[in-house]
Order: sequence, then C-alpha cells, then structure tokens
Amino acid sequence: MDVVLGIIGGSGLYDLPGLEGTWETIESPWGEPSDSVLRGTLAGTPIVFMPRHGRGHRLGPTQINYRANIDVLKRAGVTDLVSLSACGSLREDLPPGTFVIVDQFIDRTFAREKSFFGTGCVAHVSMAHPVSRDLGDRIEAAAEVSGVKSRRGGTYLAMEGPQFSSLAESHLYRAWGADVIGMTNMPEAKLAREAEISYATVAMVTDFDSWHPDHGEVDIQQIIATMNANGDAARALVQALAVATPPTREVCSAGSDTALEFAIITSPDARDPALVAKLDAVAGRVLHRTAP
Ligand SMILES: CSC[C@H]1O[C@H](OP(=O)(O)O)[C@H](O)[C@@H]1O
Ligand SMILES: Nc1ncnc2[nH]cnc12
Repeated sequence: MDVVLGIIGGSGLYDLPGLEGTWETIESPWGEPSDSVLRGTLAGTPIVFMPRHGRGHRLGPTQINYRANIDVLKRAGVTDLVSLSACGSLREDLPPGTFVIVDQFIDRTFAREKSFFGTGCVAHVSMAHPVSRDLGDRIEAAAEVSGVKSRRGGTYLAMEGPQFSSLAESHLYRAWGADVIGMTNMPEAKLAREAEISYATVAMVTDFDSWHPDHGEVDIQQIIATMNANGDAARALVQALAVATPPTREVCSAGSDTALEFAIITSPDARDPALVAKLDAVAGRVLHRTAP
C-alpha cells in the first residue's frame, strides 16, 4: 500500500514548518472539521497535517468534530496517522519532556460521537490493539534519531475535560495502571480504526497531573511553557519520521487496513441509504464492492 502520513497536531502544534505545501479545504458529510489540512511533502513523504483544535486553538476537546476530522483525513488519502498530543503524567518515571509512544487507551469520555456507524448501518470493529506496531516502530526509531527522550508503550487515559482531574480521579487512574492522561485521543483512535487508518500517538508529557505530592495541582501556564518547549522536539521527530517512512508498506499488523472486512452486521437490504452515502470515504471499500 502507498503510504500517506497524516499528522494531527495537538495543543501548541498548529502548523508544520518545513512542510512544503498548501492549505486545502476538504468538505465532509460529517460536519465541520477542525480546520483545513496542510498537504505537502517532507523528505519525499506525502504528508497531510491537521491542527486538532483549529488554528488559533478555537476548539476545546469536547467541541472537536472527531468524525469530520478522520473523514477528511481519509478523503485526503491518509493511511498512517500520528497524533501529537500534550498530556499529563501519572508516573514518577515519566517527567515533563518525555514523549510516550502510547499503545493502549482507556476511554472515559462521554460527550462525543464515537462511531461513524449506527442505526441503518451497524458495525463492530476490534479495539484490542488500537495502535499500529509498525508505525510505533518507525516513531521509536525517529525519536532516537532526533534525540527525543521517549518511552515505548503506555496507556493513555482519555478524560472528557475541559477541567483537569480532581486529586481523587488522578489517584484512581494511577490505580488503574494508566500512564498518561489527556482529553483528545478518544474517540479519535476508535474512529481511525473504523476508517481503516493505522493510528499511533506520541503523548508529550507537560505536567504531573494532580497526584504528585511535590508538584501540586495542574497549572495551565506551566503546561503551555512545557508544551512550547516540547514543540521543537515534536517537529524534529516529525522530520525524522518522514525520513523513516517508506513509500509503500505491508499490511498493518494491528489489522487497521482490514478492520471493516467483517465488521458490518446490518444486512444490505436493511441499510439506510443516507447513512451508506455518508460512509463513502470511511467504508466505501467494503460497502461498494461487488460480489465476486
Ligand atoms: C493545553 S492542555 C489541555 C489540552 O491539551 C491536550 O490536547 P491535545 O491532545 O490536542 O494536545 C489535552 O488533551 C487537552 O485537550
Ligand atoms: N494533566 C492533564 N490532564 C488532561 N489533559 C492534559 N493535557 C496536558 N496535561 C493534561
């Protein structure tokens, strides 16, 4: 498969300096995406960049239209998607400045649309392995090359926000074994899987959330300062990742490329044509194929 690398820039990352390209507006039947996408090439790799909160950080984590964003990235041809996200640390050994290459998620969000599917076209995809190992390998290698302090593996707890956690919640999430906490990677990772896009996250630690006895409560000014410091390292990592990205790749070991193969359970005659039409980009591969 020909690789198109998608980058979702989180807090503090609203463009990709060095990416030669143009901003393109792509319409989606799922509503308004966060912004236009910046499409170009970096080290010969085709890249599509989307600022998750919109340029100027207009949108909070609950207001982001995750379905429209993933649909637009699918329409732009993205096959491999990397989320760059600010996060809090739930572990002593993951101090601010550490980049965690997450491999699991706990979804505690509750006020978001979480699926492209529903009445008139029901589908159930596996989320056992939400992150592509191969993409994680490439990110790990890129982190090494760019001198970024990284940690392979970790569980990201997605909370609704926009308020940060209480002390009791922070302790609870630590007891659950979560490593980092943020507000955006769910339902993004679920929707990427439904859209058959390989997904991985670089969770860039900005703070110790509220559990750490020596660090007190989360302070947005401190987060912004650390986020800005992390920004240069994130851009270096993307550059190295572009260099490490092959023009074509094998089938995703996490099953992303074929997630919908047997996932749609609604019989063809019971499907809602309006929903099927909206699913043209996300599920066109399986919905519009002709019987052998
Ligand atoms: C600015 S701190 C809180 C904010 O930052 C993270 O967003 P993103 O993942 O897009 O970098 C976090 O999830 C919150 O939305
Ligand atoms: N402590 C925290 N909790 C949730 N989201 C965050 N983003 C950055 N730090 C965070």
